[in-house]
Amino acid sequence: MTCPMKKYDLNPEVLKSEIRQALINQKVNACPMACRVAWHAAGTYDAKDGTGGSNGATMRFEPEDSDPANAGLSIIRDLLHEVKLKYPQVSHADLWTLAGAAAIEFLGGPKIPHILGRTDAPNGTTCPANGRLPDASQGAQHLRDVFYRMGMSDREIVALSGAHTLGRCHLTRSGYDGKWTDNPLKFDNSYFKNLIERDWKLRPWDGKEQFTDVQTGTLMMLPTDISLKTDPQFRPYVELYARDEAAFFQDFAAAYGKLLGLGAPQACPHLAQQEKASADFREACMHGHDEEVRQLAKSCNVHGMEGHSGRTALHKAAFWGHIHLINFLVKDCQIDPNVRDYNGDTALHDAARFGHEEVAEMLLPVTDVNLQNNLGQTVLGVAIEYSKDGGGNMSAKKRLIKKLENSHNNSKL
Ligand code: HEM
Repeated sequence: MTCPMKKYDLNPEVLKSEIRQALINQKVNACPMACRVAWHAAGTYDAKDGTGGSNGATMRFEPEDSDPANAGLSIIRDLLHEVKLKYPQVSHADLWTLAGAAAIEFLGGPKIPHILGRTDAPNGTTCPANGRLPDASQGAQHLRDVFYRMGMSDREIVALSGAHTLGRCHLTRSGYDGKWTDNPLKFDNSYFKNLIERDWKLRPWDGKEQFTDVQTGTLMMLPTDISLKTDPQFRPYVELYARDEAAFFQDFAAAYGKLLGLGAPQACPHLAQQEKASADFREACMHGHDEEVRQLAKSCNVHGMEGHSGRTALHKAAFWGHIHLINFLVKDCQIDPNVRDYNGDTALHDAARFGHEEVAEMLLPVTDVNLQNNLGQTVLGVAIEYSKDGGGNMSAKKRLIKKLENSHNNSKL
């Protein structure tokens, strides 16, 4: 593939400095808005049919331009107008996404992977339907519906939400009001610290339902932000990012880079490569290929989930009973055993289903045994269901049921 930079004959650092001028000057610091326009351009993506996404810059057209979720975003598009005039060969789609990526860096955040190569749609015929972006008044299930549609995982949802460390809500745009952090022009992990460390109460006002911090009454959270704290699968990532800013930066850079490339694989060959490496890793785990797994783990995103199933490498190894990989995946790769696939199963659900006793024993101490899959089954429920007549590996399943019953009893103590 020809490198898009070569085609443009352009130094990205020069383009970035022009963008910097447009975003940060005597009149304005528009970096938070730049981050948001890039996210709204890309976040309409639907992984099932490939519609929406950052390619095309379709927000220039109706109906996307007047999607209420995009209220106010024409300002940033206008701010970038001069850069576009100077570099007509750079598409709007590339310019918006590069501005979003660069804005994070300008405000002290990590470098976001970004490659040029998106093209602009000639008209609005490829505009996605309005309503694909998240509705802040809802909760965890809604976030999963929206972000899973894009192919994002729970971990990525939480990492991406950390962008709310920047900027603020405007009454005139979203109807919400206030900022999430004391310094909305600094990219750091304060959003997560505030979410965890402060107490949040409903703001007493006539406006939309939103939360105010009890300690100072000066900061705000949206209902969707609060759901990250209250949802048992999201919360561990909030805690992780609140105590470990480096982990947040690393995960945010990967997730935001992935987001900006949605619907534009030609723009992001390195991201496509990363996805491929992650898929190869999961497949090696499925086949139990020890050496290959360890080799691939050095250079790929080990947390990556399969797009259509939400399954991690740990699910794959546990499903096939590859006992020799479990410790490595949980301890060395730090794959979260509580991640649930799109059926709601944890890796332990899979091990229990097939009576992989030793795998289940390893996963048991690190998995929340109360987690239920989409059928409402805990791991114990699955083990009992699959130990009924006709299933295989009966004696192992029976022993496993005993152990699971004990751990359920212990978890109630
Ligand atoms: C998780 C679901 C999300 C919801 C429900 C949500 C909702 C909102 C709302 C209501 C605003 C206020 C807009 C205004 O009044 O100007 C806002 C602002 C913002 N959002 Fe989100 N957002 C979400 C995710 C994201 C993501 C994934 C990013 C980027 C990675 C992001 C970046 C921002 C930024 C930077 C602002 C501040 C904009 C400014 O200061 O002008 N948000 N968001």
